[in-house]
Amino acid sequence: MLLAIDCGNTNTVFSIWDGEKFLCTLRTSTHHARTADAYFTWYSTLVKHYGIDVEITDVIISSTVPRVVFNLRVFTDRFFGCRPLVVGKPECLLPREPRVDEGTIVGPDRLVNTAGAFDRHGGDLIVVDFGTATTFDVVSKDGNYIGGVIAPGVNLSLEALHMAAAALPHVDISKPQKVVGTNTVACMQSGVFWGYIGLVKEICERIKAEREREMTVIGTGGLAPLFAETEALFDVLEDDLTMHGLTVIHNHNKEG
Ligand SMILES: Nc1ncnc2c1ncn2[C@@H]1O[C@H](COP(=O)(O)OP(=O)(O)OP(=O)(O)O)[C@@H](O)[C@H]1O
Ligand SMILES: CC(C)(CO)[C@@H](O)C(=O)NCCC(=O)O
Ligand SMILES: [K+]
Repeated sequence: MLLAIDCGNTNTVFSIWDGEKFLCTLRTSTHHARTADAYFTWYSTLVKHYGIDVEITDVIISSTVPRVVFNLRVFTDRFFGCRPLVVGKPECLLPREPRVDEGTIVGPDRLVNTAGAFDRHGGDLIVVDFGTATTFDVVSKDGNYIGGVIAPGVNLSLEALHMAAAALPHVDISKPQKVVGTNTVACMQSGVFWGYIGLVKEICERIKAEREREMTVIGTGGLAPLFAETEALFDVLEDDLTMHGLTVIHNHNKEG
């Protein structure tokens, strides 16, 4: 049984893959100081709660935070007796190599999204992932990651306003009824919500124009549905793209 771990700058997600489906998905905030024993306490409590009794034989990790990988390796070794595959390390093979400037270290989450999206949809894709940052991953006809766009994340943008301006409160994202806000919170939500609708549209249009072709736009990440409700920004919405990509890369390494 495979344990897939997606460690982002904000949240860490564990999912158990039985070869056909995910049995459960567990989420915790990312902390570089969390020890192997702390991971196990959290993990074993939740799998027990869900009534899952499986033997983990394989682990694959994608981490955008390099520091957490050490403790996740210890966790994997100590409690499952195996060595994890770590996306981005030389020993972890990718189905298609990224084509970027020499010396560029592409975020492993973007490599994983690319592999997952190409497996499901074929090539010429734009994957828009709403995490800590909002990333656009451009996938070639043949399935290579060929570059993209990194924009500040939705929650990060709201938080930045709050942090930098004394009179601006902490606000959660939601769809404003109107564009013209008549109170501070509504003004802030309008700026970020409608600003993001425009950002996604404009960037996707410009990518298609630059590449001189039609491309399939895939939306993923926690906030993708909120934007998709309002405007037809995406051709496809995926709620488990990163996890799917991890299973694709794991399979590729097993077969290879
Ligand atoms: N309607 C909503 N309003 C506010 N936040 C939401 C809403 N729906 C989902 N979310 C947030 O989306 C997040 C899940 O997003 P996702 O897992 O894609 O990225 P992340 O964990 O924030 O970032 P990263 O992967 O970079 O750590 C959760 O933290 C959740 O709080
Ligand atoms: C952009 C983030 C933070 C998105 O999670 C991550 O993919 C990352 O740290 N990337 C490294 C730089 C790059 O992908 O070009
Ligand atoms: K993510």
